Amino acid sequence: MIRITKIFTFETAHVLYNYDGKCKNMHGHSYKLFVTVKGKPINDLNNPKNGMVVDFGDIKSIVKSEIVDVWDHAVLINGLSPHKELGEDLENKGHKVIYCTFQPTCENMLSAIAAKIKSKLPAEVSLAYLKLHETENSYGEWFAEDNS
Ligand SMILES: Nc1nc2c(c(=O)[nH]1)N=C([C@H](O)[C@H](O)COP(=O)(O)OP(=O)(O)OP(=O)(O)O)CN2
Ligand SMILES: [Zn+2]
Repeated sequence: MIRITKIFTFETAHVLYNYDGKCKNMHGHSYKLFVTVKGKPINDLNNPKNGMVVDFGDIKSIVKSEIVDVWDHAVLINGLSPHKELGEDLENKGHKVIYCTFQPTCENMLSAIAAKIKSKLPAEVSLAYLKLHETENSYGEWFAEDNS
């Protein structure tokens, strides 16, 4: 088994409903996401992907379409909280709003990312690990073995 990792960045705003600190105010981060998958490298001279667990480009396509292109330059709002109205105001003024079914913390974003990526990976490849940096000094991690 081999693990391979691809790194992504996206610029996203969020606001934490009812939080007891400065992050109750809408603010943004340059998120940095590490996506690690594992599998056996293909061993087949006739396969154009010979030697690869999965093409880095395929990981890029999945993560871009499922996460980066959706969350980049958007504001994440807890759509199950009274902040839904705030989101609707912003949306009516032309802003890109994503209504989450969770408080948009680093932890909950990781769980959502894991579910989205897992649903799109080819059968022979599995999601092994995620790391999401909210700031240079603050990050969360998701391990497959903790979530099986
Ligand atoms: N367990 C969590 N704690 C906090 C989260 C979170 O997602 N999970 N989020 C926040 C805020 O959104 C904030 O953006 C990050 O907080 P913090 O690291 O405290 O921010 P700093 O500006 O102090 O970061 P530095 O990198 O240390 O300058 C709060 N808590
Ligand atoms: Zn924040």
